[in-house]
Amino acid sequence: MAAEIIRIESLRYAWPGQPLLLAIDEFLLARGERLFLKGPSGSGKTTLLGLIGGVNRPDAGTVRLLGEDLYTLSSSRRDRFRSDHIGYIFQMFNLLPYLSVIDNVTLACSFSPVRRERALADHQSLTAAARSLLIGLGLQDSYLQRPVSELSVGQQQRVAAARALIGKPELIIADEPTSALDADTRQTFISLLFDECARAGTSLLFVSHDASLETLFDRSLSLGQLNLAQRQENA
Ligand SMILES: Nc1ncnc2c1ncn2[C@@H]1O[C@H](COP(=O)(O)OP(=O)(O)OP(=O)(O)O)[C@@H](O)[C@H]1O
Repeated sequence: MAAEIIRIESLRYAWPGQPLLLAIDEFLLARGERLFLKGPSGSGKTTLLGLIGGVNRPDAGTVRLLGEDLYTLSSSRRDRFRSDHIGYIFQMFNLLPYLSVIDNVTLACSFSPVRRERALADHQSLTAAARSLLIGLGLQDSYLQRPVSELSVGQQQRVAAARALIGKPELIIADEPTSALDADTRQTFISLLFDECARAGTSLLFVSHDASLETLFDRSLSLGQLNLAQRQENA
């Protein structure tokens, strides 16, 4: 098994008809590492996350997740691999508003038998696994059967985190997950997220503009430092 969760080598990527956006010679994310990735708007952070998740195809070079080059897999195996090994937390949560809190969380296991089995190895049911995460993330029992549309923004973000964490994926990718939260809720959310990642041995790739969070992480990286295309542009 690969020593690192993500290994990028000699990556080159441009959107069709546009100049070179990303040129990354090497990037590694270790198991269990919590990395803060920053960069100005339009610098290519979300594009890079798409390359890591096998949504965008590199023009050159390789992106390996757990040692696997996603673009050597068929598109259905690639989708499965992504669901098995990555949990996503988005800026706008992407929850299903009419489903209950618990159902939003357990839904992640419908797309991944691997995560379903892992959740059931530790708990008697998927509902119990979801409940344990939600309580760990600070959501009270009385909210768990309600439709998520009845929750506050901060509460919805905890549901999104529980959905990403259920079944212990090796990697959580979080794209601006705290931008809708106020400063206090943000710090609490991050510290609860860290606790749950540590418990599951999950690595965290956290993209944000919010420099106040940077020092909380094991490592902080600016995409400009990493990206040769941007360095050449700025030279
Ligand atoms: N689907 C797409 N098709 C074509 N160009 C795109 C597409 N998505 C992004 N781009 C372009 O790629 C560049 C980088 O965009 P990207 O969303 O990766 O930046 P970002 O750093 O995540 O920005 P932000 O912080 O504002 O979310 C931008 O110039 C954008 O216009």
